[in-house]
Amino acid sequence: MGSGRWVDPAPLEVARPRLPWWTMLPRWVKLVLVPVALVIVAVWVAARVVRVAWFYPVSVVLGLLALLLYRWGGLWLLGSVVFVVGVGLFVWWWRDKPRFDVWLRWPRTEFRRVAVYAHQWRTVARLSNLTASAKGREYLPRLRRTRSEGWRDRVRVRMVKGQAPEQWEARASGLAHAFGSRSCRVRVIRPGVIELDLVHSNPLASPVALPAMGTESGVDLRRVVVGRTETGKPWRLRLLGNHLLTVGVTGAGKGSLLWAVVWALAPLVKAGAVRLVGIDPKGGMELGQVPEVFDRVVYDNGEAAVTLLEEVAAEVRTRAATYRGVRRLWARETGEPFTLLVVDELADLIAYQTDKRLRERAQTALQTITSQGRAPGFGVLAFVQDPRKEIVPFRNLFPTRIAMRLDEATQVDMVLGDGLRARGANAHEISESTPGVAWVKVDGQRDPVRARAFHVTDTNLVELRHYITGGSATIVPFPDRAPREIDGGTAA
Ligand SMILES: Nc1ncnc2c1ncn2[C@@H]1O[C@H](COP(=O)(O)OP(=O)(O)OP(=O)(O)O)[C@@H](O)[C@H]1O
Repeated sequence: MGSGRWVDPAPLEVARPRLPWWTMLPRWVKLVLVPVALVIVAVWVAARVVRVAWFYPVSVVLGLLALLLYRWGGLWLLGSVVFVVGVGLFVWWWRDKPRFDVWLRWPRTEFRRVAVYAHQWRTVARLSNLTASAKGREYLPRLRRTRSEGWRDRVRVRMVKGQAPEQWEARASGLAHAFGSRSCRVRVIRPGVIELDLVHSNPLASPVALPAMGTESGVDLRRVVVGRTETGKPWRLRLLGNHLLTVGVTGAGKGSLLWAVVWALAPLVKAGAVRLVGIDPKGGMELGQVPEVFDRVVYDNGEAAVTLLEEVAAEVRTRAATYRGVRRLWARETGEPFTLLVVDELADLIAYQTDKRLRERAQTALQTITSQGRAPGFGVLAFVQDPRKEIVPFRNLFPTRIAMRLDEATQVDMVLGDGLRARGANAHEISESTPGVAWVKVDGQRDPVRARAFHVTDTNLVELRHYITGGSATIVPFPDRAPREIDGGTAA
């Protein structure tokens, strides 16, 4: 400075202020555009209000009512009404909890939406890598409708364009933890929209009681009720035009499913419209409890069992030949009975059989029945403990596959089909304390269903026996009951 020489100042390192483009417009254009802008803002605000009212109707209505009461009668009136309503709700909950719970789902839905999902959605989506970006813009999956049903929250999501449900399935476990639930399942609703089932508790924790014996006209072979699904609906199985394979470790509750089916069919069995044929390679431990319900039953896996299978296979071929060109599916009007072949331990018959020739004969007969039997009114209800391909090589011939409690995670896809474990069908996680719980996969339906078979007790089996024999059966204690009673106490 002292030298009097001029020194250039350092260039200012500030960004040049950038004004929005519309500020450059001429004044008259701005004046013309003001009403248009106001309309756009009003529409946007109205859309936000409608959105809030749509997602939080109960809160909006209650809030407006509270405001009205406050304006009209002041704080005292509002406080008194809140007190009276609170007492009324308590009495309702106390006197009629089930119905109260049903009504409670609306406020619960809104509370959980705001407190859990809307609140964390953006963060969880980002941390789970479920967002996308293009040209510097971030695309978020959109949170749509939510429903809280007590045991689970259903959260509907519009995926980001280009996303696949499989990406969500791969992150299901992380999403469950992030939203504080026990598990998360992904269901496809329609293209681009999925629903997350965030499960908090097990609605199938208590046994489902067997209903009273039905009537002949009440049984539909396309929708036989054998238990309850986790949504509280009846668990219906299609027997006509179908074959069912049930897999589960010992004690998984396969017996209860078997007897629940027989119980449901009993009125038709008695009327002669349904015929049951049974093979119980375990020496009659299971089917021997009510042998009268079977038209023919064999208690081993040897020559007699294989011959019975071959007889049924021959009947299938004969009946199929008479149907050719005449009818496509069995109906009761044909006068011939619908035949259900019940095999309690399929592996004993077609895999563990020591005699190779018998094994091959059994496999051939069973393949004939499963591949040709559906149209002429033959169904197979088979149970097995081990689902490996070497044990049941033709699992694909069973359109309905049921996984009860399994030993290993890898068995889930073996039983239900590829990718079903990723979709949440964790049959290997079914608790030992909930026998009868199963995951059911029906060919042609994408999502598996979780259900629990009716609990069939020894008393029910005695009743079944009486019903079939018209009360003439002599009820003698089953000779081999002791070990089973140590196992669990009841027959099923
Ligand atoms: N649906 C059910 N609800 C409640 N308890 C059940 C149900 N099914 C079975 N149980 C109980 O679980 C125990 C084992 O059931 P079950 O004998 O049917 O199993 P399983 O799979 O047939 O076994 P195994 O292969 O050894 O015959 C029994 O004590 C039975 O009372």
